[in-house]
Amino acid sequence: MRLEKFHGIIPAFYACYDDQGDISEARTKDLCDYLYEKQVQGVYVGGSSGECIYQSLDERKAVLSYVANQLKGKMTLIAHVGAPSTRDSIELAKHAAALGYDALSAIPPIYFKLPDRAVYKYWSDIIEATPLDFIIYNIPQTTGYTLTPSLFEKLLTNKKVIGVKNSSMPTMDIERFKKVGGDNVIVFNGPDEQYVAGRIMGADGGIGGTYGAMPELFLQANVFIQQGKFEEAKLIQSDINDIIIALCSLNGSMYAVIKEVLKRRGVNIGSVRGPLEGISSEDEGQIDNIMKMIDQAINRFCK
Ligand SMILES: CC(=O)N[C@@H]([C@@H](O)[C@H](O)[C@H](O)CO)[C@@H](O)CC(=O)C(=O)O
Repeated sequence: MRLEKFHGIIPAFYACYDDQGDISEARTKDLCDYLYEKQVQGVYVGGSSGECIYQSLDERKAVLSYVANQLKGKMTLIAHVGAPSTRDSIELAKHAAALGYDALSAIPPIYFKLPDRAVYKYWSDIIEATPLDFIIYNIPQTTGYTLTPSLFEKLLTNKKVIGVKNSSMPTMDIERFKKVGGDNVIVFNGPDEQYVAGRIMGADGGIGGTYGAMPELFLQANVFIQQGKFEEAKLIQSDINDIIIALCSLNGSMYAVIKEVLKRRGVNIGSVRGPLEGISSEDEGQIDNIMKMIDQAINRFCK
């Protein structure tokens, strides 16, 4: 029951900038309202999709505050607090706890390659800093660090550790983490391209960077899985994958393209921060096609 609020579709929240590239409170609220209206289960704030790696500590704290002010009590709120130093991560964790977030999460330490014991200590120090539940974030393709089932098992001896957001590509990793954790632990599917496969291999829910561009499709995929309609789930995943491939195939970074899609869906949250690349003039026409793909898939599966 305690973990029920983490099941379902949890979009990774995007960085919302004004036209000068500064964090925008008004646009952050607009994105909150859009996701609330779509009836997603919760939001994962300040992770990869939140461009946390390109923001100052004060900016990250502001984003956590703006989202909590708008959505606290309306959906599940998870704060990603991973930062280059333990000290900054703890500061973010305490800030999120004071705002009433439901859980914390953090990537492993980045830049220096540290041994397992240092990674374990980093996560443990954050966990000890607040009373909040904690979700490990495993994303080897960006951090260079791979969580092993044995370290996960060790972390789970701390009752505040409630699960793992697994963004590694093998769905077998989901099966392994679920096997170690069992029913009292929540495993999130990370790669949106295999949301359906991840759920079938044992993921309880999903946190994803493309959910915000097409929440209707992921919500419907979740319904198909709950209903045991695996053929339909496979078909909707295939349409989702066509869209993700298109989102990643333009000059602009995937997040810049998603933000343009959102603008056309009525939510302007600005562009991305360098070194991520914004969209080019050539991208504009392609984005019309992506909009068509999203609309067609919604019409096909969600009506
Ligand atoms: C490597 C990576 O960025 N993975 C994404 C995916 O959602 C990814 O954007 C999607 O599968 C498209 O490739 C998420 O797992 C990350 C995420 O949820 C976040 O922290 O924003």
